Parts: sequence; C-alpha cells; structure tokens
Amino acid sequence: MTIDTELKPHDTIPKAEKPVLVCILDGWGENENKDKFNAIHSAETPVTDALKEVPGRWRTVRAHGTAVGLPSDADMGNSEVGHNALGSGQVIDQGARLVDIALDNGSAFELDGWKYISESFPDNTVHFIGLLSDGGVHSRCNQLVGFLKGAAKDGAKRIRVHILTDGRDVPDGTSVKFVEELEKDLAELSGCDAKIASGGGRMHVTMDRYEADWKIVERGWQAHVLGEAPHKFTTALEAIKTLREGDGSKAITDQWLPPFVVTDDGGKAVGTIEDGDAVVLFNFRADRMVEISKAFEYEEFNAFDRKRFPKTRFVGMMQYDGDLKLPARFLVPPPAISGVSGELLAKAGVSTFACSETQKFGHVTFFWNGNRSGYFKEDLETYVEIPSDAVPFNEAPDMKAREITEAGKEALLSGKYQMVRINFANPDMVGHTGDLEACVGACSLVDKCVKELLDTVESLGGRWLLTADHGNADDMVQRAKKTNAPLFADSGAPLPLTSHTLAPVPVAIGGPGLPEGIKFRDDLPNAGLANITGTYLNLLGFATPAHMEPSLI
Ligand SMILES: O=C(O)[C@H](O)COP(=O)(O)O
Ligand SMILES: [Mn+2]
Ligand SMILES: [Mn+2]
Repeated sequence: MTIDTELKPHDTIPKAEKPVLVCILDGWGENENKDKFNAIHSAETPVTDALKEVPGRWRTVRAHGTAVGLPSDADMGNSEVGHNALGSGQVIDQGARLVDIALDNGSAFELDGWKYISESFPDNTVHFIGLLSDGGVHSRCNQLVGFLKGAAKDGAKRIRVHILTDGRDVPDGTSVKFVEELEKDLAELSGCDAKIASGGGRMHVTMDRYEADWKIVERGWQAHVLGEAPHKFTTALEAIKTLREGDGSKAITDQWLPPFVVTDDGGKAVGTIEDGDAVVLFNFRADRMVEISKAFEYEEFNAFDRKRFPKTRFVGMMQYDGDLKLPARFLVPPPAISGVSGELLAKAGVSTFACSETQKFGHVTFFWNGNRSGYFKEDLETYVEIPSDAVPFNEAPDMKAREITEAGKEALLSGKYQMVRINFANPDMVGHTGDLEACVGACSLVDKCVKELLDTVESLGGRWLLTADHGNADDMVQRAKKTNAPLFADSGAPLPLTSHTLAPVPVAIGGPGLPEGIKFRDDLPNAGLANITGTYLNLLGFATPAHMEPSLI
C-alpha cells in the first residue's frame, strides 16, 4: 500500500486559520450499562451529555479488538493501541497479534533474538520476566507457555520464571489460577529444571512507566536478579495466597502484592540472575517494560543501585522503544507504523502542541507518533508533560486535570499552535483503582475541564474534536456473563472492575470555525479509532490521506 507523504487540501473545508483542538478522555467509554456502576453515567457531565444532542456531530466508534489491530473482538482496547490508531489513521497489527503470528508460524524460533538467547540454553539459565495474565493488554500467558515449550524443545536445561501479578486488566484474585496453571505447565516441560523464582504485584514491582516511580523497578531488580525480597517462600503459590491476606486487617490485591523470592528448603533463592544467563521480558507492550529494560541493558545506569550488573543475553519480547533501540535485541519485530499524522502535519508546516500528565504523556506523544520518541520537527512542535502524583489515584482523583486544562488554554490562546492535543488521564487511571466514588468525581471534573477547553476554542472561532481511546470508567463492577448483573462479594460489597471495557467511545466535533453543513457520514457503522485521524485532518483543512481509514465526515 502506498503511503501518502504530502497532505493535500480538503476540497470543501478551508484550511484552519484558528486552532483545532483534539481532546482525548482516556478510558471514557460509551457503555449501554447505564446503572450506578457506570461512573460516567453517575457523574455530573452536562457538557459531554449536551454534545450527544447535536445532530450529525456526535457518534461512537469501536476502540477494541480488530478495529485497533488486536487478535479478536474479545480483546479490550488500551491506551497504546488506541493512540497508535488515533495518531496513524491505520489499523496496525499490534504486539499481541504479531507474537501470536510468530508463534503460530514458528518464525519466533528462527529470528535473531531467539538464536541469541539459545546460546545460554545448554549451560546457563534462561529467565522469563513479565505479567502473568490472560488480559492481553501487556502479555498473555499462553504466549509465555509457547516460549517456555520452545526453550525446552531447543535444549534449555534450566528455566526460571519471575511473575508479576495482574488484577488490573483481569479480575483481582485471578493470580492464584494463573500460578496454578503455570506450575502445571512448568512441571510438564520435559528434560529441564523449570521453576517460578520470584515475583510481585505489577503496580508495586517492576512495571513502572514514564519514570513515575523507579523504586518499583528497584524492588523488581532485587527480587528477580539478586534474590532479595522482604518475603521468602518455597513455592510461588504459597507466596501469592499468603501475601494476598495482607497483615490480617487489610487484604492486598494482585496489582499491589509486595515482592517475594522463592527459595529452596535451605532458604537459598532458586533463581538469581547470573553472568551468562538469558533474560526474556515476555510482555509485548512497551510502556511498562522500558525502565526494567534500561536496568538490564545499560552499563551506565544510575536510577538505583543495582549492587551488581550480570552480563546477560537480554531480549525483549518486542523492541520497546524504536528510537532508543531499546532493547537492542528482541524476539518479535515491532509494528512498523509509517505515514502517521504527526509526520505529515510537520511536513505541511502545521504547528502542534501536545500535553498530558506523566501517566499518559507517552501515549499522547510516543504512541500517537507511531512508537517514536522525540519530535518530527522541533521548531513546529511542543510537548508538555505535567508530572503525575505518585500516589494511588483514588486518593487524588483530580490528578493534574486542572493543570492540563490551563496548559491547553494557554497553548490555544497563544496563537502559536494550529493543532492542540490534550489527554485527560483521570477516567482511566482512577478507573483502574476500582474505586467507583473516586471515579465519579474524576469524571465530573473532566467534564468541567472539557467545557473550559471548548469555550476557549469557541472564543477563538476554532474547531474541535473530542474522543477517547477505550472504555474503563464506564463500568466499575464485575458482572455476570449472561445477565450483566453486578457481582457482589460475600461481604455485600460490589466486586470492583479495574480493567478496561469493550465499550465503544464517543466522537464529537464542533466549533464556530466548522462550516455549517459538516456532519458525520452515516455509512460507516463499524468505524473505529483509526477513522478519527482523517476526521481531525479534515478539521485542519486537509484531505484524508489515501493510506488512512476514511474520515467520519
Ligand atoms: O498499563 C496499565 O495501566 C493497564 O494495563 C492498561 O492501561 P492503559 O492502556 O490505559 O495504559
Ligand atoms: Mn487509555
Ligand atoms: Mn488503562
């Protein structure tokens, strides 16, 4: 397929003289469940509700499954694939699918990355580190098992798995089931000594992102590499069950479990990482693997004291940062995304401002730009990161929404930028805590912030597009499969849903600068996030590039 390299003018929409705002409400799904557990429905949202009444300028699009390049429509969307689609206007085969394909056709075991780690199979240990879950957002356990079997088949004599427990993309408590299944799979690996060696909860151990809290990575390094942790057990299953009980008064959920090390009966760690070992990060998704990758890859490293730096054959499942070439070696090549809107706009001389807080800064820049860090044209682009709080977000649900709003208004009023894109993290990050009340408050605040941004664009005579990247806040309770009825614990408390949802997301357009007759087409019932790119390019006065999904207008 040919990639357009130049933007052409739209045949009816004049080039935008005033700013165009693109605002992403992260995790804001449009869910048909309109009961009290839909935090968006329960919140005060007069502004986003009113947009639904504007004829031909509000609709929903798919943000999950094959619409965003994931293996099946059972796969929920996520920020990474969502912002890839929003920024590129293309449906890109995503990490999960690329790994499935490489495992199915066996190419995973012929590529350079696999050959490289195979050198450690006969005499050393091969370590697998990643999220143990079938959530399919960062990893999927059947892929781990595929690689474990491949290693045993190719002669690995000693295998160790270091597991991060989920309970965020999947219901809390499922870690027990995943560990039981993994222990069984490891026992069935013929001819090699295979064990779980360490682990911890994903939000507390190893899986930090955007350098929000390096201590999370340090705890993981100590457990996985050094065999040091506050908690030691002789089996992972006992570790998980015991640690989930917490200190008796307050249970600890899967995503927050403390680090643990598995030891032999003599108390010696069964799987420290030593010179000559192979290390595989088995998450396909980049954002929460970048920091631990730097700890394994870089001689020069000062984010924490590693105590020792084993010379390992280190690979990622994928390359997690294409510009940093991090890690240098990987098992499955990353999705190639060319012809993204940011590159085309920079080439057309359009000035762009992008802003979010730490937790979503990488999404509204790196993932938006097709897995590229940095600018396309430094003199035309400005990216602003507002540092996120390092606290559980249900304790500070406002997060940095107000500061982001101020930054967005300033950029719009400055007259320096033709396009301003903003991501509000609250509905997703507070949604992940499972705290319904905090999430309702967060969504009410976001609605107020949206009003401030839209009013600013309208005062300038500009145009705007409002959307989201996947659902999360739109459903905060686990539900029975068939009836969709909320599920409750024995205590009577609702079982919180901390994951994303399969709900479509809203798309709305408007602004005094938008010519009267511009409305959404009604012949794209299955449109997805990738159709939004052409839409905002139209708002900027450009035709939809041939290699992108059709515009919604
Ligand atoms: O990484 C996380 O927090 C979740 O697994 C996915 O959330 P995101 O895709 O919204 O970042
Ligand atoms: Mn998101
Ligand atoms: Mn999320």
